[in-house]
Amino acid sequence: MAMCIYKLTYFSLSHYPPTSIAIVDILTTLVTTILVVATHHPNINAVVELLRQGITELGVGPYIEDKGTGDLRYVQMAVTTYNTSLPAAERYMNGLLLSFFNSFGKFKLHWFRYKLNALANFLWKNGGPRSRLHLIHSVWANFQTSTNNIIFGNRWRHLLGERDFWEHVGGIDVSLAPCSFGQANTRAFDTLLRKLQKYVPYESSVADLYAGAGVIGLSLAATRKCRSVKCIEINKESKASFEKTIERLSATVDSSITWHHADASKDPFLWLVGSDVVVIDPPRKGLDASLIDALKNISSVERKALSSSESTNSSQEEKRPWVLRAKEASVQIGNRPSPANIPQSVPQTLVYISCGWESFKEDCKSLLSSKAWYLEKAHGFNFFPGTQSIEVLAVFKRGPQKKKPGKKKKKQLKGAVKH
Ligand SMILES: C[S@@+](CC[C@H](N)C(=O)[O-])C[C@H]1O[C@@H](n2cnc3c(N)ncnc32)[C@H](O)[C@@H]1O
Repeated sequence: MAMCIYKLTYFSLSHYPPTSIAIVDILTTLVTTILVVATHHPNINAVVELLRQGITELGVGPYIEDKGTGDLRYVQMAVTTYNTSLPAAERYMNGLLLSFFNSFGKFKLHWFRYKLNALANFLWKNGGPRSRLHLIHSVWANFQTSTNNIIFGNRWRHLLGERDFWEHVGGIDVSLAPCSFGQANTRAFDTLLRKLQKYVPYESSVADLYAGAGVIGLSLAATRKCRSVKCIEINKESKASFEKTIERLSATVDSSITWHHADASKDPFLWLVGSDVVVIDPPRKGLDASLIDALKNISSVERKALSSSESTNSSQEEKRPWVLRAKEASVQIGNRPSPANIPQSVPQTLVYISCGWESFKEDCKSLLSSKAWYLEKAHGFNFFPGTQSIEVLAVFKRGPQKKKPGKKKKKQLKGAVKH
């Protein structure tokens, strides 16, 4: 089926010899593998084919991990189906690609000037807006000069095409930058968001932890009329996408919305207080231990919140660091009071979105063992068809699980029969 992984396709060139013939072989192998995976968006396969031709013609050398030689390490592509000039039914098949190259080793100017530009121009000429097949939206380069196993470095360069890349998901227009996290399967993600929205009461205050560019929080602000939304994310590059997305939010969205460049594991109490609903969407490794502890000890968080709100009422000058930080990074929409000025609540609903089944099971066990939360509902989503991976949306509620009224009735009924 075509509905599947149509975004973020990586292929590593790292284990192959650095000759262009070998690259053809590598790519032939890789392309064959990629093409037979019918789950990819067809335009990814078409651009992979173009890339194979370009790499061969220009003699671009692959990075050899063991030797530390070569140039090109990864190529990543993402498809947007955002094109409102087309009828909705045609948008998917007409998706355009954002492709980016990842070069490795010391930053080599000659390589950048010649081969990287030549490769980008080759793609643009054959797949850009003036080509017979318009496949490519933009081309970017990333420079990873460290020898660790982190795929992307901090340096990005926009080479060709439009800078802004938009998708429509969860009821809002979302700006996606190559340097910020983006979900791999936007269609499946949209389904998950629609489900998630139903668990968030209208007018809630929401904390979106591990927020990336804040897509989840902003989607909730728009669809659930949230009083406030705080997005907490460790990657500062995501802020630019968040701000662009905010600009396109409907004027009817009347929430206090903030994005914070912060580590959710450092003093998580700061982010839990003042929220009715917490959404957590951690990387594959799952939740940080300090956040799990804070969630397990949510009652003490509640006591702390009460005492700090009492002490704040009596003092004139605001000193609490989380309030000061919230003010600093705040993007206010509408006339709602900021989170600092509303009564301090602690979350009653915890929504856990997981892409790592094993870590989710551990975290879930840990949360339930504390009796601070019970699992109300869980849904599975197939974000990566053909793989073992499953995306989970789990909804936890505060306190020990209440007995279902139906069961009680049965007991009474049994008793009544006995006597
Ligand atoms: C699975 S992604 C989810 C992103 C976002 N919720 C979305 O759907 O677009 C996990 C995000 O957590 C961020 N992250 C990882 N560790 C973090 C931490 N300790 N504190 C805050 N954010 C973190 C990553 O940079 C990444 O953007």
